[in-house]
Amino acid sequence: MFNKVAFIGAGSMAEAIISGIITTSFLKKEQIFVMNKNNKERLENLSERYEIHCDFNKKQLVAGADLIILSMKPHDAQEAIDSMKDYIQEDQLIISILAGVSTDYIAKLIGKEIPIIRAMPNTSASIGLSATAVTKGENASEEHLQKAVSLFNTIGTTSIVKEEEMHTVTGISGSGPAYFYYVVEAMQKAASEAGLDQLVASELITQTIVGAGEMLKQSGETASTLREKITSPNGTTQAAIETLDEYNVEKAMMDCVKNAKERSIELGKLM
Ligand SMILES: NC(=O)C1=CN([C@@H]2O[C@H](COP(=O)(O)OP(=O)(O)OC[C@H]3O[C@@H](n4cnc5c(N)ncnc54)[C@H](OP(=O)(O)O)[C@@H]3O)[C@@H](O)[C@H]2O)C=CC1
Ligand SMILES: O=C(O)[C@@H]1CCC=N1
Repeated sequence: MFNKVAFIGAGSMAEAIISGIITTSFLKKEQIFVMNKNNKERLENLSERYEIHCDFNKKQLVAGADLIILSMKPHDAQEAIDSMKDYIQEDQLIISILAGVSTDYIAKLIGKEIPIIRAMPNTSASIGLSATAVTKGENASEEHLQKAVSLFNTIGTTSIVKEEEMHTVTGISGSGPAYFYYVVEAMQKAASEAGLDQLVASELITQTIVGAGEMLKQSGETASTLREKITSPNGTTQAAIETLDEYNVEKAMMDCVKNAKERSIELGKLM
């Protein structure tokens, strides 16, 4: 499907995707090329660990790549694209994972009628469990979209959405893993305060969150039903949920997603 894939940006998200696509054998190591801005040590480290090609020569990196994955921070995109747009051809496919940034804006930066897929994966890509959403820009075809779906399916699930929904998606699943880690951190603190052994607490909390996720996936029941099944009248869960309600955690979570979405919109405008 792809002969050569060039990552522009070699940070945590690029690594998560690289690790996912290598683990699932979607691409061979020698088909993957990566560059960053100037962190040579990071590139050497990636090259050693994944046996992929790392290259600071932009012309060489982009030449012959049928897929270019933009994986720098949104505020670095303009400079990065400016420095290599002359080497990018219209028959290459661009996938951008940049939060907030529209396909139209990237096409404008490149200055060509080039197919662009916008994607929002998350860091669980590194273990094949990303929840990724994709959308196609003006010059991308259904075939381009399906190619992107195939790629992202190797690192988890892939949903197709409208481009205007990408900001909300970012607030839900792009940033989403962090919300659960935040809850886990708080539970670990509570366990520690109560004197529970840290390792035991970690094991219990991790398995609890994995089990709850699998229940949502496998049981066919809604989150509300699953929660109600745990909540015995006047029991421990009722006491716990009443505390969450007192703190209006539902509103906090809704505002959390809303603010992530707003920030995604801002990131697109800051460019
Ligand atoms: N982290 C996440 O959970 C998710 C992130 N995203 C999106 O993915 C993108 C990358 O995020 P993340 O991996 O966290 O970021 P990182 O900061 O970890 O990595 C950014 C990378 O971009 C490189 N870079 C910066 N400027 C240039 C340039 N001019 N040319 C080439 N490479 C450049 C950096 O190189 P150097 O180190 O040399 O400066 C670095 O390798 C962002 O746009 C983000 O919105 C999307 C979904 C989830
Ligand atoms: O925090 C961020 O901006 C990126 C986008 C989605 C997850 N992390």
